[in-house]
Amino acid sequence: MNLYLHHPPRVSVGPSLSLSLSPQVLANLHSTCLHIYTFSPQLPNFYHCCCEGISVISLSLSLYIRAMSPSQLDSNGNASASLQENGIPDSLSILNSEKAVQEIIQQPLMQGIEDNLIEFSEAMRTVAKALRRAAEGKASAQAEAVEWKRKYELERARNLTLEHKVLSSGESNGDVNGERADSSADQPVLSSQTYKQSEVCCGKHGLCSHEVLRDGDPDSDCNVVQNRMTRKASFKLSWCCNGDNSGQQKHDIVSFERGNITTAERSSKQISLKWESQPQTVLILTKPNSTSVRILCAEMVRWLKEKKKLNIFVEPRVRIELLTESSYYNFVQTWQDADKEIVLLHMKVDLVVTLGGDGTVLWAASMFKGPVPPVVPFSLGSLGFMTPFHSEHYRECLDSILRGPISITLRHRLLCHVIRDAAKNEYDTEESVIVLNEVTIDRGISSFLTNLECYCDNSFVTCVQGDGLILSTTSGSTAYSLAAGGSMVHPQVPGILFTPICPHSLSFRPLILPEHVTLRVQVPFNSRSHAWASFDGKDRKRLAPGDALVCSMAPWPVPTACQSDSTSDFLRSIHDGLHWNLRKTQSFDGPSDP
Ligand SMILES: NC(=O)c1ccc[n+]([C@@H]2O[C@H](COP(=O)([O-])OP(=O)(O)OC[C@H]3O[C@@H](n4cnc5c(N)ncnc54)[C@H](O)[C@@H]3O)[C@@H](O)[C@H]2O)c1
Ligand SMILES: Nc1ncnc2c1ncn2[C@@H]1O[C@H](COP(=O)(O)OP(=O)(O)OP(=O)(O)O)[C@@H](O)[C@H]1O
Repeated sequence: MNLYLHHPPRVSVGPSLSLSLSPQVLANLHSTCLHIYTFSPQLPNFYHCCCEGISVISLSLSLYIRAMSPSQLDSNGNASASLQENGIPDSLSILNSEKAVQEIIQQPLMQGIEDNLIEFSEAMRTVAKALRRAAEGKASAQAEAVEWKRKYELERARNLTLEHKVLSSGESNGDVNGERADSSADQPVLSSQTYKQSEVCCGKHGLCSHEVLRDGDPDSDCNVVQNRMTRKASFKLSWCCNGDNSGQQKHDIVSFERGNITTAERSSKQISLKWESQPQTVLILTKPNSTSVRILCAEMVRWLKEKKKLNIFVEPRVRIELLTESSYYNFVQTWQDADKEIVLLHMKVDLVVTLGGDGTVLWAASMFKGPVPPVVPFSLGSLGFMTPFHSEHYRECLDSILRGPISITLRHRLLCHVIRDAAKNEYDTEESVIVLNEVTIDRGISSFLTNLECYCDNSFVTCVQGDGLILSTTSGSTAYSLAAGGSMVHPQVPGILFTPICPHSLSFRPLILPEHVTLRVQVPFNSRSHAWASFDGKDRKRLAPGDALVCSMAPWPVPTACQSDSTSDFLRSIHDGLHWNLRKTQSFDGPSDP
């Protein structure tokens, strides 16, 4: 690809120079987004051109420089520079450009050069530096990539050897871990063949997890046993459709056979989790300031350690509580640097147990900003829409869950971004927040009516005038959204509830939108007051006029274990928790149809 310098100028660069870029080249260069804003305001066109990115700058420079020495122009007064196929100059051309820049900078200035050219040569120096840094950056990135690849291949080879050792010792010795050995007796010991199968994995109607975490120095022989202990349990999720008696194999996608549209991709799937290797590590999260929870937690930790030989993680506060009770609990693990270590927790933990009410499940979910391990919620609160397990029977429950398979409810979450009006672009936002119940935008302490403009995938939905708006998941449909007049929705239904809070309009009924949409709630510039966003009832953020909240379905649901199955659990929770549609039955005697 060639670039040409033209006389007379098309895009002026300095007093006597021009350059034009073919639209194709410009289109290619547009994808390079390194912005440099250091150019002279006296060269507005060049400035503008340079904003397209470093590639344009480097090309422009080489062309500019060539133009300074007319001997380098061809007979038509054109100069050219080479680009790679994608329109981006390769390292060589970057270095050439840099060399050329250096040469031109070192040349004595010709008499009569205008001031802006001096300034331009200063800019050249800046660009030369930037070019050098770009070339160095590229070289070091390439070296790093090679190093990572080498490490990856080494680690993979090591893991395969290790697996082989473990499998062959497992085959010859069997598993010797007290009760865990008993429970694994139900499951066949993994042969190298099944191992290979599981590595290829993913059955027709399921998802597999093979995340492996290895701590310590993998070279050391004594770590073979340790590595075996810290292997993250792998499991498989599969689904079936309750009520489908035909047992007929359905198509995964919409089928148009004989003009009839059928689909098995219904949302009301019952998910089943089957462990493919034994869970090793449990995180126990507890409601604070509750004596009954503290007593149960201590008892459960002891049982899980002694009978199930599991590694236990708790929050730092809980570890202190346990150690105050007895130094026996020294084996319980926790984290010191919450910010760094909690992010990695999902890689260490096979199962999360919550002891509390719905708020503790929300707390557990909020700790995992990405993937969430399966959660077993024990009810120690007043309502418990998401806590189907009774704490009195925790041994039987955990026994059966550790054995599997488990029915689970995949509870979808919402990913929320606050976008400030002051932000330079859409991606320049604050850290996102992920919610299990809902995000609420309300008037806070302001006594003015909230005024919120709502868009769904860029289509205008409505303007909320009232106390506020709730964007809720289906799991959250039984919480604040319900209190504001929203419908109760089965948690497996993938959708986003759009529920106004005290709307000042008689016709504002709640909506349920499909799960794939992106919603944007904007505080208009002419709004009389600020609005406030809160996430699962916590972490309030002020939204000034011009600020917006953007929200869409997160890719990481919260898998909560079911007592029986997700539908029975849901119905039981609304019967027990809300006494839904409870009414005395009418007596038989009385008027009847003629
Ligand atoms: N008017 C209201 O109903 C109202 C007002 C504010 C907040 N809330 C809810 O409280 C939640 C925060 O809960 P918390 O426990 O941290 O605070 P909290 O301790 O104040 O409890 C609020 C109540 O909401 C219940 N709850 C929470 N999630 C639920 C769900 N998914 N389904 C049914 N009930 C649920 C809890 O069991 C509890 O009784 C918020 O996400 C919001 O949904 C409700
Ligand atoms: N591990 C935790 N650390 C800090 N706060 C927590 C933790 N677990 C729960 N909470 C908070 O404690 C509050 C009460 O928790 P929870 O809802 O579980 O108990 P509850 O109010 O007694 O039960 P219910 O909601 O059924 O009435 C919630 O606001 C929740 O966010």
